Amino acid sequence: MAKASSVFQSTLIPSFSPLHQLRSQNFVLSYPPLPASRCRPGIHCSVSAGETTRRSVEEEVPDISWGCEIDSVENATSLQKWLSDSGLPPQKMSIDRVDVGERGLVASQNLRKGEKLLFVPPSLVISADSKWTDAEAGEVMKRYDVPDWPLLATYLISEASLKNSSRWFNYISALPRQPYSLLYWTRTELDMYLEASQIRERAIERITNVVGTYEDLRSRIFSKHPQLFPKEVFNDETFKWSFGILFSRLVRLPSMDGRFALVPWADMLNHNCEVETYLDYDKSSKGVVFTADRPYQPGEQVFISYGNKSNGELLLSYGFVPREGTNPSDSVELALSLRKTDECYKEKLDALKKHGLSTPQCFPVRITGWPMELMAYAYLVVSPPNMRNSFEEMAKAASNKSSTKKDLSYPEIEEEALQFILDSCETSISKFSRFLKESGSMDLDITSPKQLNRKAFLKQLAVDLSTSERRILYRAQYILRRRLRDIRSGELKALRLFSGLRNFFSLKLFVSNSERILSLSPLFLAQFLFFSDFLNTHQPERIFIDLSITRLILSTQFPDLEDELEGCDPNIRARDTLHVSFVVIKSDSQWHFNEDGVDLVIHGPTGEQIHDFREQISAKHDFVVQKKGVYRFCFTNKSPYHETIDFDVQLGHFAYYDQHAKDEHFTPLMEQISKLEEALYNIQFEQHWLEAQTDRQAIVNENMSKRAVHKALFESFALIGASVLQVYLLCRLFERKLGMSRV
Ligand SMILES: C[S@@+](CC[C@H](N)C(=O)[O-])C[C@H]1O[C@@H](n2cnc3c(N)ncnc32)[C@H](O)[C@@H]1O
Repeated sequence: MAKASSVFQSTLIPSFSPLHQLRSQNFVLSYPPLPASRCRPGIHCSVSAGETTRRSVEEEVPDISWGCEIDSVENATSLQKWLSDSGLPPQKMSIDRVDVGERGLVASQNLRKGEKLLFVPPSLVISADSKWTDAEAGEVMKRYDVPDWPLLATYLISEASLKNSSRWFNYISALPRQPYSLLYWTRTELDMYLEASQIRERAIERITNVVGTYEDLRSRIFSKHPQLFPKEVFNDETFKWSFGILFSRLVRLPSMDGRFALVPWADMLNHNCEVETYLDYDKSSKGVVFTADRPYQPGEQVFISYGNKSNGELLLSYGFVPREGTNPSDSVELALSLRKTDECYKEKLDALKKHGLSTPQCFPVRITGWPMELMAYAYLVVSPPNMRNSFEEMAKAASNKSSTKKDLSYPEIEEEALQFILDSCETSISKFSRFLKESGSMDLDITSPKQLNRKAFLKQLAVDLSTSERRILYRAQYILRRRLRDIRSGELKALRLFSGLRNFFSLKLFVSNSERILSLSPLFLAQFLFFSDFLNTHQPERIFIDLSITRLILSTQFPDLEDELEGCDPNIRARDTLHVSFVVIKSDSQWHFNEDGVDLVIHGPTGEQIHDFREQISAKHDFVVQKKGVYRFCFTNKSPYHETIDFDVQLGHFAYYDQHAKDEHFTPLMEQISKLEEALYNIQFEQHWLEAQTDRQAIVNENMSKRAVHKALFESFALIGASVLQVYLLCRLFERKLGMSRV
């Protein structure tokens, strides 16, 4: 069975317009395809919903007399008996109380992987074609050509109100009296508990649409046939119930021409994010089936998939949130907006509108990243006026309509776009954090134990959802920060030292024995900025600065670290490790090789001494940075010679999340990757240190060989000189002896 072939389609209620506008359309619209779903701040139905809608949304939860408590197994057992009598073949599963989903289907014998199960015949399925017990009401509805969803909702209410005269009495009696979904949350509860999540907007919109649909049916049909559709039975509360049932139980059957249907018995199956099997009509057995994607032992609960939905969508339609970290399809909607102060605001808004987008606009962010559409939107937001020719292209790419979306890249504004996404992410994180912090103390007036249970239950759902959504945002924040670091480090290699970036950085300093002691921070920074320009064009691996001073104090600020510690992310702990190394690689004098070394003292932000090296030629040290602020590296050269020092600083950043230990899928993997990355950077650091040592050795060797050559030359010259002197003296001796013998 194809993955997309059959899913519980119940989240797919449209942002529907009034009924009369929808007559000729298929009523069941899907959300715009991910990733670019709309934030719909407005109300889309044209009914005079003002007062009614508001009232309905704010009303307290109604009591519906149909159905049963969700954990009632008795009614479900009667349902099974009635279904068997009505033609449901013998089942290998039975209904029981279960840990996940309260009631569910449990294997009553061994089930094989690949085995087809259920076989619910079409006669036991409720669809838009089902026969109405109240035939006259059915006729009226068909005459008005009501689309499938409102038709089914009205059908369900009509059959429920007829109690045991309806053929579906046993089925309706086993349906939950109050389906868990956000339709059942009051406006106050939505505002209070889901304040931080975009799901709140979706829930309000959905409730508004349901009430709007009812109002539309009432004004167009029910008010004209009050004897068939009395207000006591057909009202906004009963519609909320029937839509709640549809949202949480309706399935789309692709092999039945994509028909939407309620499938009694099959709709007792609960959802599992790890299962990949869906309901569909099987033409050969002429029944609704699903294929077990794993073996089950007797007594084990059997699951299907309701589709690849995020935790928010599952809460919206089904009223539950999967355990943290267990939903690989989880995502969080991140809202991005144009800047009101943007001088091209209007042009950008027009470009967005042209492609069906707006401001704010929501995009799904997953634990694995964010869609290209989100990036395109961010490009549009940050693009300067001189890029106005690209606004159209960016808006198109953000709407998921661009065929060239893979090539969309604007390196000149990439950093700004990523920073913009990071800012939006952090704003959202802080909202979640605030809610989670306050959720312990928050509570509504509790007037009854029943209400107490409800409040505690809803709050727990909201906390679970907020935790899972914030977790994804944390991940995105982490990835964004890294990407920004990489970009910034690529642009200003020299400034890595100051921004605490981890990549290889090497600085050679000439330290002479001048008496002057300079306060170097501003000067040094100025020099760095000068060199950074140079680096942009030349990108050398090393910089040479002749500062000619005795003491060199490098003042470095770690803005990244500051972010981490000041951020409102209570789960991220700064575990930044500062790696420092230096090697005195060259002495000023060729004839003297200095073994004295230099001193390096490292001071923390409050002036405390972190480490000191005395008279060392080379050293390295790692320490965990505890405080934000300025760290000082103070070099002192006590020798009388000019020294060249290879100095290397890296800030290894590794952030992890408290809740990682609970994650079962992605996060531990990401954590391992981060650790691996950290280890690789450490290796790079070690490599650099070894390289510097090698440099030192090379220079020592070179100096030694130079000295040997000079010595050899000197000796040769001395030898030659001695020989010449010897020859000269011998000549003189012989000349003198010859003169004497002549005499
Ligand atoms: C199609 S019904 C499944 C049968 C349902 N348990 C019942 O007893 O009627 C969908 C509803 O089951 C519950 N449900 C399904 N899967 C669940 C899960 N994994 N965790 C918690 N509740 C679940 C939710 O209340 C959801 O609205």
